[in-house]
Amino acid sequence: MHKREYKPRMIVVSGPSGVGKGSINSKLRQDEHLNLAFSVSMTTRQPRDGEINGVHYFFVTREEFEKAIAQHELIEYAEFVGNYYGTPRKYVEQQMKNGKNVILEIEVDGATQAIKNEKNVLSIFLMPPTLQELATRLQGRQSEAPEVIKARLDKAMLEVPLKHNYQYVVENDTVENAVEKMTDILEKEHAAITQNITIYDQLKKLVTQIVKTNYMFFVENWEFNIKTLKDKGLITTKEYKNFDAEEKLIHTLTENVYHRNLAHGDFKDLLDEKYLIGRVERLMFKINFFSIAQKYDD
Ligand SMILES: Nc1nc2c(ncn2[C@@H]2O[C@H](COP(=O)(O)OP(=O)(O)O)[C@@H](O)[C@H]2O)c(=O)[nH]1
Ligand SMILES: Nc1ncnc2c1ncn2[C@@H]1O[C@H](COP(=O)(O)OP(=O)(O)O)[C@@H](O)[C@H]1O
Repeated sequence: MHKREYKPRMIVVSGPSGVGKGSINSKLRQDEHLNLAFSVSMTTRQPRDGEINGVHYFFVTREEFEKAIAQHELIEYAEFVGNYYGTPRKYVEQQMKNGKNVILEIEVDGATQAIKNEKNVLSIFLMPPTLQELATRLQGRQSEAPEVIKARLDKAMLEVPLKHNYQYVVENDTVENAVEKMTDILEKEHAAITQNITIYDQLKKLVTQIVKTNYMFFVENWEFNIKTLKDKGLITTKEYKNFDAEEKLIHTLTENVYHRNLAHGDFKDLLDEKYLIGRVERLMFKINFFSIAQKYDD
């Protein structure tokens, strides 16, 4: 497995107010494997309930914001529905120097500046499944006055057509799906993802692929046999209460391959797909798939 070189990326994430940027970012934050830092923006908007100064935003006055502009302290900034928003440069550069990927959750005007002026930018635009859903979410959040919601939805009509300025467009149908798609993008783009996923996790991923590609017939057959034996009361042990043949097979194969190689210490070919398929092929003969006849004979 050749080692891909990873470099820290400035990741610009935009999307209309209410699409789910904050929800997705808090999920992304939990995956330390993605090696993410989150830029804390400066804004003149008032804090919402639960928003903490220095955590969600640096909440400043217009004068303070204009001073930051004059002193070139911001990577980008823009006016959004009556308030200033901007990205302080220092923190972002510090984090990237520390090898982190930094997420900038910013609106499209600022994003355009960042994409144009900064190097190594990865840009993602989040889309709602429908405009109706966007309105529902924005209203559902109950964070803005009705007239602000209207202004933000108007702004969304201007922003959505600009999604093509971004390298990737991700639909936020569910937060889980969106996070999965964004994680794939970060991996594909060689973002500085820490290799702290263990050999075991990487092995399990490969074994899962092999099982799903080559052995689902056996999984279904095994599942069917277990169910038949349970229905006939031939196996009652609690071990088969919620038996999942696919999971069991993946776990058994991963464990076997891992511990056998651990014994021999030859990890190098453990993640070599050809080698692994051969190992799994031989192991499959040893796994007891419970033929029904065999259980009747017991
Ligand atoms: N240009 C720019 N936009 C920002 C920055 N921080 C937040 N924004 C954007 O400003 C818009 C309004 O943000 P906010 O008031 O938190 O509303 P929300 O989008 O509904 O969460 C959103 O599109 C944010 O992505 C920033 O530092 N620069
Ligand atoms: N995939 C989703 N499905 C349904 N509701 C969502 C989804 N993602 C976010 N929401 C909800 O929509 C509202 C806006 O989400 P939020 O993360 O604040 O958006 P943004 O940060 O883009 O303004 C919140 O109430 C959030 O719980």
